[in-house]
Amino acid sequence: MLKKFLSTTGLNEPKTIESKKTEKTQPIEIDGEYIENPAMNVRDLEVYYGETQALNGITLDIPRNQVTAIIGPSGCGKSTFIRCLNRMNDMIENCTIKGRIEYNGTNIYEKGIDTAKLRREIGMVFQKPNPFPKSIYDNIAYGPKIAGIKDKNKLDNIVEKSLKDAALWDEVSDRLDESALDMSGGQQQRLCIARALAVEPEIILMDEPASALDPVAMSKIEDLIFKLKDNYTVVIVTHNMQQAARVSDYTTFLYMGDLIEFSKTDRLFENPKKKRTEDYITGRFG
Ligand SMILES: Nc1ncnc2c1ncn2[C@@H]1O[C@H](COP(=O)(O)OP(=O)(O)OP(=O)(O)O)[C@@H](O)[C@H]1O
Repeated sequence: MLKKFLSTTGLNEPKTIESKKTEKTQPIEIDGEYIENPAMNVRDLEVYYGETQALNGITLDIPRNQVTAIIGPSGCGKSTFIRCLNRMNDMIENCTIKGRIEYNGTNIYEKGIDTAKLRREIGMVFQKPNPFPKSIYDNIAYGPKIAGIKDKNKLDNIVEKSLKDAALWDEVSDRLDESALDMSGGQQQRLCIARALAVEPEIILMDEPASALDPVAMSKIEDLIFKLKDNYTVVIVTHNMQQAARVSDYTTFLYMGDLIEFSKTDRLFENPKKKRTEDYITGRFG
C-alpha cells in the first residue's frame, strides 16, 4: 500500500539514512504471544545526533487499533522514537537513523517515499496545541484542501465529522468562523487532533498531548484517546504513568536509549519483569 508514496522525484530523501534489508520481518514475541497484523514494525532502530547515540537498537511491533504508550525518564529517547515513526527527525540536522520501520509492509526510510503523504497517513499531535491563526473551520479544512478537495459540501462534512470524532463538535458547531486562537488550551488540543483526523490517517502519534493542560482538559483528551482506537492506531509519549495506565493497551519503557520492557499495560504495571521497570514505575527514579 505504501507503494503509493513512492515517487520518482528523489525529493524528501533524508541525508543520512542506512537501513538493513531483511527477507521477511519476523514477528516479535511479547508475553508469550505475537502481535497480529501490527500497524508498524520497528527493527534495530538506532538514532544518533552527531556522534551521540540517542536510541540503541529498538525493536518492537506497534499493535493496530490499540493505544501504545511510550514511558521513561527525561532524556531516555521517547520523543526521538516517536518522531522516527513519521520521519519528523528528517528535519533535524545531524540526525542519523539506522534500522527499519515498516508501515504496511514498506520501509518508510526507503528511497522515494513521499514524506508529506506519509505524515498525512501517520499524523502527529504535539505537546503544545499549535492551531493555525485561522478560523476553526479553516484549521480542519486546510489539510483536505491541500489534498485536492475543493467541493464545499465535502469539506463541510469532513469538518463536522473530524470535530465530532475529536469530541469538539458540540462545543464549537455554532462558531466555526471564529478564530481557533480564541479557544481554550484543551479545545485547541482537540482541534489539533481533529485537524490530524481530517486527512484520514491510519496512525496518530501524540507527544505528551495533555501535559500542558489542566486536569479537566487532560481528562477529556484521555477519554478521546481511548475512543480513537476504534478507528486508529495511537502511539502516545507520556511522562505521566497514571495516564499511560489509564489510556494505553500496551506500554514500552525506555531507559537511556534502550527498550527495557514492552508489554501489555496491565502486565507491565502489575508485574514488571525487569527491575529497572519496577524501580521506575514505583517512583524510585525518574
Ligand atoms: N535535536 C537534538 N540534537 C541533539 N541532541 C538531541 C536532540 N534531540 C534530542 N537530543 C538528545 O537525545 C536524547 C533523547 O532525547 P529525547 O528528547 O528523545 O528524550 P525524551 O525521553 O523525549 O525526553 P523528555 O522526556 O525530557 O522530553 C537526549 O540526550 C537529548 O539531549
